[in-house]
Amino acid sequence: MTHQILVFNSGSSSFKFSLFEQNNPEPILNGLAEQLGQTQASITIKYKQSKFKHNIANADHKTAILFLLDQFKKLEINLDHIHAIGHRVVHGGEYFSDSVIIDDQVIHALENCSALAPLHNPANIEGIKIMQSIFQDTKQIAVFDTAFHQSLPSKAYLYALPYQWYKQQGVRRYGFHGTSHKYVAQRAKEILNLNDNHQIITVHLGNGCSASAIKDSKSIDTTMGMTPLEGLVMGTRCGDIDASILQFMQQKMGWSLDEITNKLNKASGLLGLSELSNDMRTLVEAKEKGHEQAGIAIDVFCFKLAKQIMALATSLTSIDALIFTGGIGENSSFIRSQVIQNLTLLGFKIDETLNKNPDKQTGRISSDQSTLCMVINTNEEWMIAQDCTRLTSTTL
Ligand SMILES: Nc1ncnc2c1ncn2[C@@H]1O[C@H](COP(=O)(O)OP(=O)(O)O)[C@@H](O)[C@H]1O
Ligand SMILES: CC(=O)OP(=O)(O)O
Ligand SMILES: [Mg+2]
Repeated sequence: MTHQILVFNSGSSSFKFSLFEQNNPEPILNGLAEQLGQTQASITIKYKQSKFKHNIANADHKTAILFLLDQFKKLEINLDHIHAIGHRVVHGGEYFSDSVIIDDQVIHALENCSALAPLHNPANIEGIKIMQSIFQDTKQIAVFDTAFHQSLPSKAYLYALPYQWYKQQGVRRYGFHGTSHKYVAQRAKEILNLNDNHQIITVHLGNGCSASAIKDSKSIDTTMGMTPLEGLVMGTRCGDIDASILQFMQQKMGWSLDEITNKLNKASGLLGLSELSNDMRTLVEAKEKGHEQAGIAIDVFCFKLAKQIMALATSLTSIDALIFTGGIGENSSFIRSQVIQNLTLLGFKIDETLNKNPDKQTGRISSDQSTLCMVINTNEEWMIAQDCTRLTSTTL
């Protein structure tokens, strides 16, 4: 019997899915359900060069999953071949430094971490519970965004706050997107044939954005913090700000802390600055047409990113490669160019021809004299599938 792995990334109003044959990084099928709970709810499935989009008006997560499984059957995918289900879980706190087979104790620990990632963990847990109710005898595995960053030294993960906040409440930097940072760093090591002492900076720019300093295959510093709000400017999240702004706006506007936190997470970043969109593609197009605030949002995004890359270099003695990944990092030559222009002090110089068309073998976009800069497509789903194989291999 063939062994297949279903990878599931459940968000608050959407989920992404990929179905893999064990040991084959090309998914059999993948796709996305979005705008769940709304009349525009839809599910898009990519299968064998074809793309199907179905309207599933008002469907919630469970209805959408059942609809998806029904489509699997129509495509003659045998659900009995699904041997494991891997879930992306954003926050594993200090409980998990590796992926884990899910049981009641694990769910309990995840629930304890929900307050630390309120936008992500409750949705991840809901996805797990729905899958458990449908696939009762199938092993489910949690793969954590935070796990890869558990190697951070205390000087990088501690905030300069009363120490008991860390000891008693777990207030510290955890870091996120670890599966992506780990994947692209591993790929760079393979592509460049680096020895174990390599030093890399990885930059993941999707809806959420974060960057990491990696030494000897271990994360040693990263920009996201206790929650995925800290660090870089993102689609709707502010990244680093002065903590006093919260009290100031509370007093000025009479907003509650909940309201302010919501605005920092959902109404800030590129969207807040541009007052146009959280989507980088839209902003780049608008800037080209002379939209001033789109231009300002992009400038702030690129300047702060370059500044944070400089800060991450503090942990390293040299840089083998700087890697761009995620939807923006992989696709926007314009943003890459803006960022690298601010990094001449670290020896970076872009090759604009390569930047538009990265080297096929290596993904290089920097000039010959430059510190190496590459584009590597991330594949968090395949990392999750591989962890499923590793954790369930004794039962094959
Ligand atoms: N060609 C492009 N130019 C600029 N931005 C792009 C381009 N293609 C995708 N993006 C941006 O990538 C972001 C989404 O990244 P992605 O990694 O898919 O997100 P997620 O975090 O949801 O996985 C969006 O801001 C989108 O506009
Ligand atoms: C942790 C995080 O920010 O994830 P995403 O980019 O998927 O929102
Ligand atoms: Mg992503």
